[in-house]
Amino acid sequence: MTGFAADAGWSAWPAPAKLNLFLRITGRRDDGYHDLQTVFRLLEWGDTVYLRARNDGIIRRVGPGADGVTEADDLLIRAAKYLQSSAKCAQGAHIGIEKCIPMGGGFGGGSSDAATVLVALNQLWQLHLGVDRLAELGLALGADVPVFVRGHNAWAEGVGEQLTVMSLPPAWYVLVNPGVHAATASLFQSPDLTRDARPATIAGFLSGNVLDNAFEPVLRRCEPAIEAMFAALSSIGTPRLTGSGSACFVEFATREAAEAALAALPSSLHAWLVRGADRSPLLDAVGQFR
Ligand SMILES: C[C@@](CO)(OP(=O)(O)O)[C@H](O)COP(=O)(O)OP(=O)(O)OC[C@H]1O[C@@H](n2ccc(N)nc2=O)[C@H](O)[C@@H]1O
Ligand SMILES: Nc1ncnc2c1ncn2[C@@H]1O[C@H](COP(=O)(O)OP(=O)(O)O)[C@@H](O)[C@H]1O
Repeated sequence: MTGFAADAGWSAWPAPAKLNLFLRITGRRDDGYHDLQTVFRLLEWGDTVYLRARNDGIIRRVGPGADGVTEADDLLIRAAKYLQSSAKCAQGAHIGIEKCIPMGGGFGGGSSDAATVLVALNQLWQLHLGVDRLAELGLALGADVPVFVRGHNAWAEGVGEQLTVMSLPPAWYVLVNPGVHAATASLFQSPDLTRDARPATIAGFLSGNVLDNAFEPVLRRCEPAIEAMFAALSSIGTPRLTGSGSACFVEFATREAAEAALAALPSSLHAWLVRGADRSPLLDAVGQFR
């Protein structure tokens, strides 16, 4: 448990990554955000958040955080402080992180870390807030936080907070991160972004005809490393971008097919394999803790 031992009072909580199986932007809102449609697929891979409650109200990060993220900016700390003030809670926490999800890849790591802190501290501090309230608090921290709070694969609309639970078939994903940090806020401002896409339907998505991502053409045009990644991955299937990039993935119905495809890729691509989750491992962690 990497320095956060259970006998020293630490508990470990999963913060899974996500993929966006497609992403369309259907409009721009008065508050500067965009209406979008997407399907969130949670993954059996992610960060681990370590928590130890303290009774003096102090909230502090312990150990190294995500690369280059100051304690004040860290979504782990911001989520804990926001929960504490919203619930008028007198307790505090030490917070550690084992970071596996690369930042700026479109895997939602920071959002998932924040969601895990909200859900786990609600339990540790015995606040008894319902999931709707936790998702509402999460939305104030980031558009992607509510889906991680709720913990189910979902069709999403609005800014990503209007969620319809979806049961997705088992799937394995070959992931590739080209190491280009995609800045979500500036990509949403790109003049080349299609913001008036024809809305998709759940039935259309389930028929397999909706695979597009609004950020893909923008990133492929301006980032040669992303264009090269798409070209290399097209030899094993249909590559898709996740979120606002810069990582992409190819989906397979079986582990065997995914392993064969992974083996066929050049090792210079730094590709790896993960399994799609049926639901967030965070839901199981909360259940075990009760
Ligand atoms: C694009 C998506 C798709 O899942 O994921 P990522 O690529 O970040 O993983 C999300 O919509 C990102 O969600 P999240 O990363 O939580 O975004 P936020 O912190 O709320 O917003 C960052 C900035 O992106 C813009 N933004 C975000 C969401 C949205 N629906 N419309 C926007 O215009 C806003 O300019 C905002 O200031
Ligand atoms: N705990 C955290 N983990 C990752 N990123 C964080 C964290 N706290 C704040 N951030 C900030 O959030 C940004 C977006 O990170 P992340 O959610 O991992 O990526 P993405 O938007 O690609 O899904 C990072 O570039 C970083 O500046």
